[in-house]
Amino acid sequence: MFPIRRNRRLRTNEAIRSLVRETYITPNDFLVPLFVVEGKGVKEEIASMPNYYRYSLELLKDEVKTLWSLGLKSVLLFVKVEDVLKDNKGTEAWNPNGLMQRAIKAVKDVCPDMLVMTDVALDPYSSYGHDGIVEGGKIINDATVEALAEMSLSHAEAGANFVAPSDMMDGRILGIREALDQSNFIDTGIMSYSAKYASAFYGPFRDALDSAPVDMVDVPKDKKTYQMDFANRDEAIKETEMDINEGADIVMVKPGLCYLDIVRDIKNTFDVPLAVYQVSGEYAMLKAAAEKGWLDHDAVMMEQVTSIKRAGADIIASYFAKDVVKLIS
Ligand SMILES: NCc1[nH]cc(CCC(=O)O)c1CC(=O)O
Ligand SMILES: [Mg+2]
Repeated sequence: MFPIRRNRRLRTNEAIRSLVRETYITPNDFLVPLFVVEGKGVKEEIASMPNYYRYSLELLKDEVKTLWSLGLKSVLLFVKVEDVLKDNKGTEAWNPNGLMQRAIKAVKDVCPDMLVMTDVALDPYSSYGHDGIVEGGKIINDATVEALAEMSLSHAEAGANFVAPSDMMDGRILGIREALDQSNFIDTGIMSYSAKYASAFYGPFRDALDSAPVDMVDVPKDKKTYQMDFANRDEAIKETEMDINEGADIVMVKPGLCYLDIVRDIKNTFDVPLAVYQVSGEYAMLKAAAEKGWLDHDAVMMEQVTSIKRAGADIIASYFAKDVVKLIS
């Protein structure tokens, strides 16, 4: 007996495959992370992130123009802060003339329609490399939330469209929403890193910003008291639900590839746009394997970003955004 149903008919050639394909990648899917550094004419490659750079403000403007011309319309800004400006409370984070505040204006200056999202967390500003204030060997939640609200307000004042708290303190979405609303920034959105895991895939990012926790007595060695345990799945639902109730406009799962079960859970449970962050270690892994000739860079890259979207991502924050868009255009 031969089979009546032959699924292979739908895979006969590229025309029929593209006709029945369920998931397409377009430039609209992407949020582009950008690293900003002080200085003039600086474009420095990040050692553990080949072909990814830190830009000083003038060159950041050029990069933003390039992104816009490729159809990439949203950026997520991170700044590398000079050591002398770091302290335990991260006070530089709400300096109205700080690097982030100038970077927001620089992007808007050259490309007013570019959607600007900003990272909100203390780690790039913290002398201890933590996302919160350190006291007696602990990360202090509520005082940190106040600092994050101040920081968010400062980003909104500089012209950010969305703030993106990546710190995982409890209650910070509510604290930030109230601070924004009280100052009449009712249209400034919040993209919450709602299910962010304590992951070893963030290493290259911490190189990029020189933001890793420092090795000192009375300073926690890792971020496990605020970022989630990677063994947990149900907890992601709880975290996400709370952030939505506190006012998050967009929620996020981070990292990407190892967490696609979480992505699908969240997608099936909530009706809020879902972002997924394909993080620095995921980028570095593929770059390294491709450099060795062990993996086909472009093929694996497309498989990865398509998998993230197939799993349920509405938005993909990815260092591959530009490479992908060049490849598919
Ligand atoms: N608040 C810090 C922050 N915001 C985004 C990332 C990681 C992004 C990446 O690895 O690409 C991190 C690192 C961390 O939590 O230590
Ligand atoms: Mg939370």
